[in-house]
Amino acid sequence: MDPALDKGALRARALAARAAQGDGAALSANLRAALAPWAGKALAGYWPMRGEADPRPAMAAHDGPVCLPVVTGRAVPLLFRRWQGEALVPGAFGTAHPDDSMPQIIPEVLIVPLVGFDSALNRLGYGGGYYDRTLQLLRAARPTVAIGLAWAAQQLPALPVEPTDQPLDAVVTERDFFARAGFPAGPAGQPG
Ligand SMILES: Nc1nc2c(c(=O)[nH]1)N(C=O)[C@@H](CNc1ccc(C(=O)N[C@@H](CCC(=O)O)C(=O)O)cc1)CN2
Ligand SMILES: Nc1ncnc2c1ncn2[C@@H]1O[C@H](COP(=O)(O)OP(=O)(O)OP(=O)(O)O)[C@@H](O)[C@H]1O
Repeated sequence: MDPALDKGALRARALAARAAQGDGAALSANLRAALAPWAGKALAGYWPMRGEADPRPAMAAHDGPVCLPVVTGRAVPLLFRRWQGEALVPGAFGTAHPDDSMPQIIPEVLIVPLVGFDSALNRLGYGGGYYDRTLQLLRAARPTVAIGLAWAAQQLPALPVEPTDQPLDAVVTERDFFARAGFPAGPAGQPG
């Protein structure tokens, strides 16, 4: 297969780049700016693992309910439970999530963890299809905003797009901001 189109090779390349990390303060500032238009809306964040860009400062600053994803099985959409700083319980694939007593929330804005991304707002994940299935379900019910978060070094050349891939509305890094036409806001001086 053409190496530029081999998702496995692209994943390995993006994961190696992720390990280099970046400027966390700049990343958080850019993410806060991208989230500003959605004050009051339910926000899904994620609990970072293994060098993933950390969305927690922007989650803490969000004016509105915040939730975290829960993996409930293979090939099923994620569900989301409210999180207000409580201790988490271990979940599938090394994730951590709120315990089952926390209420389910249907987020309207999601911070989506990325393995890789391209400037056309396509994303590459671990390959489980979790966010694709989840965004498809959420978007079938109402407009839902997906903001990818990654280090700038995780950017890849044009990714192969499959019919089940759900596009992002924006991608935030410590350096760059990419957004679809009409996306309402973003870091100053970096129009989408
Ligand atoms: N922080 C975080 N939380 C998340 C995700 C994520 O990417 N990051 N997810 C995004 O979907 C969902 C969980 N799905 C995941 C699926 C696979 C792997 C993973 O590490 N896969 C390994 C293969 C399995 C293994 O060997 O452990 C890998 O690809 O290296 C992690 C999370 C929901 N929560
Ligand atoms: N809505 C869907 N319905 C059925 N199958 C799906 C759906 N979305 C994705 N898939 C399947 O899931 C598998 C993994 O998809 P893909 O390689 O795009 O995952 P990914 O986006 O890298 O991972 P993730 O979404 O977990 O971060 C593919 O075989 C894809 O066909």
